[in-house]
Amino acid sequence: MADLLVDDVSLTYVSKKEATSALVDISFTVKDGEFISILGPSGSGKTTLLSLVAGILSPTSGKITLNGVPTTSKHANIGYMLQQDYLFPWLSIEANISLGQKILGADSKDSIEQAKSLLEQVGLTDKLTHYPSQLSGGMRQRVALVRMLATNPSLLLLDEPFSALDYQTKLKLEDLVATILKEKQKTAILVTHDIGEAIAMSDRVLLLSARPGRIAKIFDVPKEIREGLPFEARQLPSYTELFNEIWKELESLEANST
Ligand SMILES: Nc1ncnc2c1ncn2[C@@H]1O[C@H](COP(=O)(O)OP(=O)(O)OP(=O)(O)O)[C@@H](O)[C@H]1O
Repeated sequence: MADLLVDDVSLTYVSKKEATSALVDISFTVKDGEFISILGPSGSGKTTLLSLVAGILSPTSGKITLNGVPTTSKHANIGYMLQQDYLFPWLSIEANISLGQKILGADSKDSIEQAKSLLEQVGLTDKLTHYPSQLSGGMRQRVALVRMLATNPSLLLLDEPFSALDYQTKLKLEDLVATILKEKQKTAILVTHDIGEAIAMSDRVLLLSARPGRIAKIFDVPKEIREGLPFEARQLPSYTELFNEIWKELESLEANST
């Protein structure tokens, strides 16, 4: 179960020299099983927002709760996947995954079985004894996905997890992630610069304005896109329509900020 509430949140970074207002008056909810994406011009506060939801940062004002518990609490069960995989190079793939489980106390017999079945699903069972340097970028991100899911988090935060991959690998991994998350009915937030990826993977797309980031608009993704896999979604007329709508909106946000 995962119901996320972001209520009137603002964040100002304060250093000895200056104060930088990064986000202002952000409010939205993510319902259990929903997938939302966050788009916005560079510097609009996308990563800051994800760090706030992860509980790594505390809001300057406002509150963020997951199932009624502040996300800064150690009881909030949140998984993070980043552009870089941050696998430990000196540990085998199997050890990388089980270490994450051990740290979070998710190393019961059931959880270990679940991790094995996930590795099978992402086609990596023959790589268990390999080291990260022996794997391609796409394979490493698949390991990072398994490592995140193996701790059974209720909310998944994805910060540009596909952006360092070549285009074909990225499209394949988008389909794989979408399939697994749908099957497991996971709740997720994706930060991306890719409008197409945001549309193809999400139920809703949240657009931030230029810094300080405010919610400029929230787009509902049409049903026919949500029902299929991301690759197929990119062929639909409603995908192209929404892509153009978001593109224009982003252009006007960027133009207003310069
Ligand atoms: N630790 C920090 N201290 C001061 N300012 C910061 C800090 N981290 C981020 N900022 C500023 O806050 C604003 C939002 O940054 P953030 O990285 O969240 O934006 P973003 O939308 O993720 O950017 P990008 O699309 O370029 O990755 C930017 O102006 C950035 O320079």
